[in-house]
Amino acid sequence: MSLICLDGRRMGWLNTRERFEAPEWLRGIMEGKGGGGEGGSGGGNGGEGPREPKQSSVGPVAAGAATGAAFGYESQEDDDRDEERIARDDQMMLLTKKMIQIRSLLQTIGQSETLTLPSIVVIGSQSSGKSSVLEAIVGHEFLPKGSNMVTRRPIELTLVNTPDAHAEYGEFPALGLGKITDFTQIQKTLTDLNLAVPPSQCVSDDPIQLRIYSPNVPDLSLIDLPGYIQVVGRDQPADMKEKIAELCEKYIQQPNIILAISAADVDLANSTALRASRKVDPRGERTIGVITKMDLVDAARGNDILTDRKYALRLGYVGVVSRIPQPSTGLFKRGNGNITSAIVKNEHSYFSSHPTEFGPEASVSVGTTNLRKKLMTVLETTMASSLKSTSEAIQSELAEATYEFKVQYNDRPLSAETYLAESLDAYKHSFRQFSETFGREEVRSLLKTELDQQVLNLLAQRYWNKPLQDLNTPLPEADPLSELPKADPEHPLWTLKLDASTASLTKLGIGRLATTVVAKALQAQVDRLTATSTFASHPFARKAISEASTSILKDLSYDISDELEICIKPYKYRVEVNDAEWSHGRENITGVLKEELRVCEGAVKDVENEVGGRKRLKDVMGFIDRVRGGQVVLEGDGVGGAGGFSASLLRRGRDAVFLRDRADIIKMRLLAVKSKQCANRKNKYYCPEVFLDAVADKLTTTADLFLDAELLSKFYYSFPRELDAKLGHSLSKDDIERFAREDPKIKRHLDVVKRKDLLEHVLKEMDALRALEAREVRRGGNRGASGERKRKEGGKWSLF
Ligand SMILES: Nc1nc2c(ncn2[C@@H]2O[C@H](COP(=O)(O)OP(=O)(O)OP(=O)(O)O)[C@@H](O)[C@H]2O)c(=O)[nH]1
Repeated sequence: MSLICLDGRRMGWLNTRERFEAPEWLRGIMEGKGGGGEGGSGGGNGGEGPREPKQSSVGPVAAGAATGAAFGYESQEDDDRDEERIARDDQMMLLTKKMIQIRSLLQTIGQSETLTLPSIVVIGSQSSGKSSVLEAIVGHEFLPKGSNMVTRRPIELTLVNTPDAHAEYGEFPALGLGKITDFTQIQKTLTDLNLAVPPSQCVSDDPIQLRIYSPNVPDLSLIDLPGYIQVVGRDQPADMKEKIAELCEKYIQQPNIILAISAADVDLANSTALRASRKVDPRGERTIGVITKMDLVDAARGNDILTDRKYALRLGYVGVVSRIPQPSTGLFKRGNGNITSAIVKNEHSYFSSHPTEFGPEASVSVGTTNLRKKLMTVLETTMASSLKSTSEAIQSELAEATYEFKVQYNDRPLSAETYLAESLDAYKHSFRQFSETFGREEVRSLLKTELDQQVLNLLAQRYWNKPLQDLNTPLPEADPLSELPKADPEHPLWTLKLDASTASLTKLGIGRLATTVVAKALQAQVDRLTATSTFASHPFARKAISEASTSILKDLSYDISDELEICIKPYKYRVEVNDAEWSHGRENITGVLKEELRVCEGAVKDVENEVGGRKRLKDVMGFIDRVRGGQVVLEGDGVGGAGGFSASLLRRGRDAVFLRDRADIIKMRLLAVKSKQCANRKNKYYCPEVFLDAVADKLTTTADLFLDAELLSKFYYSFPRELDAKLGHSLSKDDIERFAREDPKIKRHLDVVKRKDLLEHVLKEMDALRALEAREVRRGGNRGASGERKRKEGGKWSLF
């Protein structure tokens, strides 16, 4: 049956739905895609198809064709319905479906006592057959089994009829496990979730939400609760009985419907479920009595129970035989297959063999199929009558959320997607700004500073070397420094010295060194940008950005360092320096030496402060000088202290002497570099500082050109694209949501927006439903037949 109304127009709810464009995430929930997996078609298509659960392939129809209709486990009875009746039934089923969807939506908003639509709550003693009844309704074994009190948490079960789908599957919306088609897996997950409640706590009121999508289930919302126990085991907490009773009592309050399960072989007077329901529903208006194990008592007794007047229930009793038959005949296999038809067939064979007690004349309701139908009808009407109060509760919640949105967030809309997109744009923008300020010049300056240090090291090793390892008098060898100003270019010592120093510089591994220096600078800049961006409070994004830059730089560096090494290869054999280069080198090294001098003098000052003042340092340095000059002879090696100075003071004194000597050398070399002699490149042996600087400059020029073209350009091109890939299209909706919620401020903002949207949406849905319901009631009022049916079914229900 389609949704086309009798007068040919589309039904109101669909109209409303088409007019209101819900956000995508919301549509996901409405379409039954709640917990990360995709929902079945029946969850959201508005029921544009037959709404009754399909019969399983091995149905009871053939077996029960003759007498089945009388017992209600035969589903073909509706074939007799006239068109108008079918249309109206479909409409009511659609209402229930939508109400159940709204119920699920309200669940996502959060547990609130007023903010919910009624559900069917299943209570019963342990072993009364609760699980068997629920599984018969669902058509699958999926509930936890075992003797160790395996139901410890409420299970909020939403059944979604998916008429056009074939697949049957479950989803745990809160766990995001996606669709689970294997019902033994659902059973295992439920068992694990229940057993996670420690035995000492025995029960928890934190519900497990489970949705089951199938063409064979009716649209229902059921809550399974731990079974009442009579006696507390020795290893169980003493207050367990009370705790279970309290939990059940909490759930069986208005407006929920109570499904009180009692076994036929236990006297109804002793039924804990009926006793508990009486407490909260003394007039028996919202309790359905289910009598299980009808096959365990004789038929006459069974009939007596079902017509019981002592515990009269307006919604009546239904007798069932919901035990799953043993798979001896090969008719069906236990496990993952659908068990409905086997159960119904088994029931049929039992009830039909006692026509006097359970036949049409007996006026009793029996069979799982009848139970299902009763549940649907009752839920439908109960939900419909709750629409008004729930919609008022939603209105007041919405008013609160709207106020918070206005006051706290100035009505600024936000979604995880826009937040990510804006953050990414801002980040890429600041990266582009950086790339415009970091080019060849900056690379050059970085490299030159690095090579200046290498030159200073080389000079210290090969020309200025005056080691100060111990306190011994230095050997009377010629001081190379004092010889340097008169270095003879013909003497192999000086040629070798300069050639070796130049070779050390050119064979330093410039390719790798320069690439590493620039890559590190780029990485540091990326890290700085991240630290000052909105991504700073998002560990996931920080990691993704850092990984993006590291991997690009690593990939690029590998080849670039080799290629650069090849570029500078000619300098490894011969370096020619022209006049301009020489004078530029002279100028540059002067600056480098001055800076080095400043650093040396600063370091001496630091030592001075460390040892407790200038005078103290001067004393110890004077002592070291006298020892080195041979004026004072040490006993021993001075390791444990000497001359009244502690070992550590002597150590710091030696550092200061070294720094002072180095500063002296630098001053001396500064004078040399400035001298006329060093103005001419022919005197390169006298002025290795200038020559090595010029070599370093040549290497830098080659490297900066190459790195600018190869490393910078390629990095500037690839990095933003890699960011798009890592933080853009490759992320799923869930990833984006998780990302945005890493920042507590954004999470709060998103929560308010989402809550508000959801409440607005639910309210619209509710209004549409209420309008539809009102129209149905008006129609119903005009139809004597349906009015009659309404009265028969309890009078109180407004929809029939
Ligand atoms: N003969 C018969 N046995 C049934 C029927 N329904 C359930 N049983 C059996 O009764 C036992 C208990 O059934 P369950 O469905 O597990 O009962 P429960 O109330 O869920 O039990 P707990 O999970 O322990 O609370 C099982 O061995 C079922 O096979 C029935 O209609 N007839």
